[in-house]
Amino acid sequence: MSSKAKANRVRRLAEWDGQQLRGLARKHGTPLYVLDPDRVRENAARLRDAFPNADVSYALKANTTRTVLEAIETSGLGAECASAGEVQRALAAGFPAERIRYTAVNPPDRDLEYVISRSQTDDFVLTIGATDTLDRVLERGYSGRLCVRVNPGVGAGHHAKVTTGDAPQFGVPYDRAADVCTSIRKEATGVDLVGIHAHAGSGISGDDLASHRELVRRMGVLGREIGALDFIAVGGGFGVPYYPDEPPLALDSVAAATRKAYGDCDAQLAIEPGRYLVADAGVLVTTVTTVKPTAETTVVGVDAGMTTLLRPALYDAHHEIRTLTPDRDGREAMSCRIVGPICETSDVFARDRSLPAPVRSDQLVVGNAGAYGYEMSSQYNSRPRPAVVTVSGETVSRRETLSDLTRLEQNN
Ligand SMILES: Cc1ncc(COP(=O)(O)O)c(C=O)c1O
Ligand SMILES: N[C@@H](CCCC[NH3+])C(=O)O
Repeated sequence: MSSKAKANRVRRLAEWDGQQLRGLARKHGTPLYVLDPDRVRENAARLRDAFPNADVSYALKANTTRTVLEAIETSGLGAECASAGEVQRALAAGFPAERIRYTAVNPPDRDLEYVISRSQTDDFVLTIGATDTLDRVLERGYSGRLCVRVNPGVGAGHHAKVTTGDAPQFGVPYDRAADVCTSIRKEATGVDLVGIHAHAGSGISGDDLASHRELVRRMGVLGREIGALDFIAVGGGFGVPYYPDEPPLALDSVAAATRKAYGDCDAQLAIEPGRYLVADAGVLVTTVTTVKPTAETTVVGVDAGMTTLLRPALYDAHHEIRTLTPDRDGREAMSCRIVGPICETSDVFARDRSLPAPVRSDQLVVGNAGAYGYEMSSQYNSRPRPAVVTVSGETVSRRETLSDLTRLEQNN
């Protein structure tokens, strides 16, 4: 395989070892997230190769399990954190503070207080996206490295709900950003303005590349106008294929287009992908609990639901689903509606999906579940969160029990 083909390679669901997944499900029960830290490292290496001179940081929000964070830290990437909790996890996983950027989106006081108190000993970058946030940071005596999040006025993403670059809640408006930076340098003498930041949105595909390039171009122009910056962060958002025949992002061409749009600039280019690093490094295994023929469709109930993997219910996101049971090939294919156990009509993984005629206790595997899967799980309907294990069988996060549901209540 040429090095380019290798760079663009993605791991398809069919490449996961069904026997191994069945063994893990037998041992740990379902629903079960399975993670492959080696795959995270491969993805990290591919990104570093494609963007050799850039600062590549991982957006923790995609998956904050310790196993993933350690794989990424040892790959030499930085950490882009959206909350105090993510900063704390990044530090605990061994990321040096100099490689951590805290991107505050309308930050609660508690977050600022944590990050600012830690910044007395740790040299983070704190990113503000509003002049109000700047005031709050300065009132609390912050005197470290500062970055300004810019609203670039251009967005992209797999769904309107994850398109951020043109949503007013994110960043200082583009046409005001240079003035804000000038006044920081003049008036906020205690802080060191080191960078600017923007993010188009999440799940950028080949079709969105024009928007990505335009964002990068705008940030390059702005960075040259402001001058004397260490870095210009152009966000994350690199998509992965969710359909079996969907082509992967041509990472080398994206990197070349990014460089070209960035132009000549002394500041280091910074990117902060989340999904790209972890999506195909994780799957979700679930068990069929109900098979119910109806006039409309065959309803296939499974033991995972929108509380386990929210993306289909929230964004109508497509995830590939396969049957793990070995005798599946002799069964006739049929159209199924795959649903979870939650009392919400939106608790549907797939509406019209062909599976080999399912029977109770079949195991199904859901692909690309490493990004925004476990991370967005909840206890709604008092459903304990699932377990997470590695492909080699180590427990990453134990399955919650019924008593975990009331653990935080004061009078139980
Ligand atoms: C500021 C910021 N950076 C990075 C990311 C990572 O996005 P993705 O997981 O799509 O790469 C996000 C999420 O969309 C984000 O909001
Ligand atoms: N949660 C989204 C990605 C949003 C990232 C946050 N800005 C998804 O699952 O696609």
